[in-house]
Amino acid sequence: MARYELVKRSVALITLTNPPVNALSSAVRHAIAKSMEHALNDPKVKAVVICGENGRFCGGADIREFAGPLRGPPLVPLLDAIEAGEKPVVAAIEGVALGGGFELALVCHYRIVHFKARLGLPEVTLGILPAAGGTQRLPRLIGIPAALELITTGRHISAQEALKLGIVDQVTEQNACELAVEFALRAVAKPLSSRRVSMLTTPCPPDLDALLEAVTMQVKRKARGVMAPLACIQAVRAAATMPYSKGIKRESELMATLFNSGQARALQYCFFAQRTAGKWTLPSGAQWNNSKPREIRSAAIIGLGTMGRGIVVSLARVGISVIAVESEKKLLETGKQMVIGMLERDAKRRGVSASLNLLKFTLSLQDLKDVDLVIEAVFEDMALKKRVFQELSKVCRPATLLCTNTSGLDVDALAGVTDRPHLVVGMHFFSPAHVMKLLEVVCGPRSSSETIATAMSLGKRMGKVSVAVGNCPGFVGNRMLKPYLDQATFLLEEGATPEQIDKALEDFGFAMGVFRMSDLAGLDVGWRVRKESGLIGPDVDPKNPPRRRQGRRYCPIPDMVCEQGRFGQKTGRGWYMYDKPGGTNAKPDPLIQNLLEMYRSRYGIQPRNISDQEIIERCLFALANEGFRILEDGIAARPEDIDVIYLFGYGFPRHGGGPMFYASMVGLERVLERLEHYHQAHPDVPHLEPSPLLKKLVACGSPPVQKWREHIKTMHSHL
Ligand SMILES: C/C=C(\C)C(=O)SCCNC(=O)CCNC(=O)[C@H](O)C(C)(C)COP(=O)(O)OP(=O)(O)OC[C@H]1O[C@@H](n2cnc3c(N)ncnc32)[C@H](O)[C@@H]1OP(=O)(O)O
Repeated sequence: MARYELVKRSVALITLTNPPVNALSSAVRHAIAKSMEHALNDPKVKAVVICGENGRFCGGADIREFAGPLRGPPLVPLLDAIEAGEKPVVAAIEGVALGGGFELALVCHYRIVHFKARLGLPEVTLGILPAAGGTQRLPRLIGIPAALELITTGRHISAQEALKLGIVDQVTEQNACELAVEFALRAVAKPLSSRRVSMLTTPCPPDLDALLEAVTMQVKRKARGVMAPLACIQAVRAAATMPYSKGIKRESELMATLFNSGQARALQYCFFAQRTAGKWTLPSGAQWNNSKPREIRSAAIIGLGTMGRGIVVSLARVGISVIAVESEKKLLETGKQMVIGMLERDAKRRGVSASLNLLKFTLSLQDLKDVDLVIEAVFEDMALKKRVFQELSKVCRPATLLCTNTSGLDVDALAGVTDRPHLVVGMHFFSPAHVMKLLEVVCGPRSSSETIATAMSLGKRMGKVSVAVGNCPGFVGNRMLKPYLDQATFLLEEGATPEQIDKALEDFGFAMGVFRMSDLAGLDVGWRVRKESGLIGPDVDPKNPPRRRQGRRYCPIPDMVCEQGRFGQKTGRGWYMYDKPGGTNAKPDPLIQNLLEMYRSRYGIQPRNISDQEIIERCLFALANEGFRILEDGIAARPEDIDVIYLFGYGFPRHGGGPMFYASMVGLERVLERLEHYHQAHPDVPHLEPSPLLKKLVACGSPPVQKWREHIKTMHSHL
């Protein structure tokens, strides 16, 4: 767990050896303590260097150990002892120094950093604070404003920024460890007192209270209801107002308020869920670590609408040559100008040059004959998509992968019209595709493991969080959205307003309430889908009661809003009104209020007061209930996959963990009881009927999310 060597006859070199990130597990802490004791007691040793194996200094505390009781030496006294020692200690930082790893570096008397290394205190993203002295030492070293920013955001910084901030002593392009040994030899005999960060006086701005207040407001605005950043601010205040010995106690008290909180558990769950999601697996046994992806050097995008443009940008900025295809000259020219503008702005922001030379724009599918992969992003119309896939089958070389960006249509039906169904896969991006991190990789029953591996790996290369899902209408994300949206509109019928429902969801932590989100996405998309699926229009059976379709409750209010030409932000009117078409400042619209009142009186609905609790329960339990059905159907392999989709694609708050984790936090028994209650009140809403898997899990004693898989016995799987 740590290797001890004597180098240059007088330097003790302690190398952390806990792959993959040299996390400070109990065994590593124990090994550091023993090595330091040895080094400090050995008269031959004049200085110490601490580094990490495999070019990674340290990724911080071992997060997996948080769930159990503390074992091994606690970190704070261990780090205090290193700092207090009478021999100079140099940290040789390569790769990462994060969390406890950064705090370890802060107790070393000198820090040498490789130019590619990243440093930071990301504890806040795990719902906790840097409680190994980080909140007390960093402000003493770099001042309150800079420390506050780093600690409350958890942002990673580059070696160059660390040097500029005064965190590190030297940045090098050489081997940091070798340089640190030389540095350590020169440090012998130099006084150490000024190098002990805990003994420094915190440089304190005169307007400390105003600064802390401003940061508090900022944090509350950005992360509504999140506890950890507020606790971080209080800990930093202690660094400004107390001696280290008292500040460290305050840090520990604040940590105690966070450590076992639901938010910390949810955020730590999210950390691992995100990594689990990349490890896709198929019932055939093919999986992430036994399927080789193809290398993709060139790609083509068909359709330069909003989605197509975002996908072109995402591909080009990771160095893939892209041919963009449109059907008309004018659309091609508009798309081209927009893509170029987006790439130029993106490159400027990242301080690199725009990769415009990788782009080609064409009206002819014939130009695609040599590309490695095509992503179709045309209108959401099955007949049109089928025509495109038939054509691609003819023009592309036999090995070209054919992908569709459909948000819910049958991927296998598209595969069926090609000459290579095994090379067809869904790549469902989220809008705007160059910004949103989520990618659903939709595995058709005939998609080969190599095809899936390639789509997953391409997603990763594009910086996406990719999740493999099965093929069914709406896949995972949009299939679950339906019951969630339905509940929101039923609540409108019953007496709520769009702004009340949105506020309840935003107070819960959603980035945007359901109606603001719908306005942003465009209301016409869902309207068209409802028309195509026969829910509205001439195909509706006239014998249907007005608020029922296909034997179940149906709310026509969204259709009525669309009939008025209110398609959301783009038209300046939707569930809200905006200053102008394309405006983003949503204001409640009295016309919507009138529409709701008229609607209720037309159907004799007596509006009632609806509590925020009912809004949250009906929307979120219906969402999770569909998630349980998706697991039963084998459309998602694990609850973690569903949660990652909702965290990255639908603005579910990370501190809630995602809909499935949230259900487990509330308690499956409680979720079941509430769903039964609401289903009894609304028997014509099948989505409120508790799913068999939920019932089964409750009957099995409500196991933790990570164990649900053991209870899912699918007869067949779509994955
Ligand atoms: C009090 C609290 C204190 C003192 C703390 O230190 S809290 C921990 C603070 N540290 C962090 O938050 C860092 C978390 N890790 C990362 O950000 C990244 O893993 C990384 C930047 C260190 C490396 O990124 P990357 O190269 O992309 O690799 P992965 O993220 O995929 O990670 C590889 C595997 O390592 C596991 N891992 C990573 N960090 C930790 C950790 N601190 N404790 C336990 N396990 C960790 C990660 O889950 C991956 O595991 P597998 O999926 O391969 O099983």
